[in-house]
Amino acid sequence: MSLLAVSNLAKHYRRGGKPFAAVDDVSFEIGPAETLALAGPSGSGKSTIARLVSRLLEPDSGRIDFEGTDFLALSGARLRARRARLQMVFQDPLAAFNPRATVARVLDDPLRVHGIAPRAERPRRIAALLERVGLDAGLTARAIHEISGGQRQRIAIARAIATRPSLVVLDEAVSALDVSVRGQILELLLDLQRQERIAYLFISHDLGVIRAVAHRVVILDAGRVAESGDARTVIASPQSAIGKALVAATPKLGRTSQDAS
Ligand SMILES: Nc1ncnc2c1ncn2[C@@H]1O[C@H](COP(=O)(O)OP(=O)(O)OP(=O)(O)O)[C@@H](O)[C@H]1O
Repeated sequence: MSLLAVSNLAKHYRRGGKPFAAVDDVSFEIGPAETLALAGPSGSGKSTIARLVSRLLEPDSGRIDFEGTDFLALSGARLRARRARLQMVFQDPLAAFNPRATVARVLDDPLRVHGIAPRAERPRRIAALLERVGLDAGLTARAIHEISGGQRQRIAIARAIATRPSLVVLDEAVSALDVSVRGQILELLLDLQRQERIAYLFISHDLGVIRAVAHRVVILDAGRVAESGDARTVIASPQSAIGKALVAATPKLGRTSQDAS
């Protein structure tokens, strides 16, 4: 059974007074511990899908089944409980967190809000989370704005895994990082997936990164699925016009070196 099943999802916005479909009849599934990438040009609907799946936005139509429940039908306490199992990491953690908050505060919040651990136990949990993402426990008193971009993204990942999610939505989560830091964060994500069987909905405009981390890929064009399949197969031999254009626009795909580093 799939972990996440998205069926016939649609979301319309208005542009110049006229409605247009930002997401149009999109369907896909993600299995446990699987990485599904969403690729596509700017404006193709990737972030809108991420926000719909995370229930930060409500779709106009369609269905989302998550862990065997009708996710769109949940509200109140049942939605909060299920949300703990589906977390998000954004491109810019400075925008996602209060930059003046301490690392300890950012990691304490999900443990408290979701009742994961009593107050006395939380400092130990926070130290364990920091260790899990390769950071020193000495960082806890530092403010988010004081640490490096790579450290911030590790904190965002630590925060996401604090509630033991089965699915993490990563929206351009490594795009703003420089190449060596990006490689380390991708390694961390792969390691977490192996150890904790986390599935990822991995949104990226970078086919090199997608080829390095994703099992399957869905290529979007103007809100619709242009093609989908095994990530390496699709990237090696795209069938759709937009898939061919994206591959042609990524010259480093021609190289055989490690794409992620
Ligand atoms: N709140 C909104 N109101 C109106 N239009 C919107 C809104 N949010 C997104 N859009 C439009 O919906 C379309 C899809 O946007 P979305 O951000 O999902 O694309 P994307 O593939 O994530 O793009 P990018 O790679 O540039 O982030 C775009 O045309 C965008 O301008």
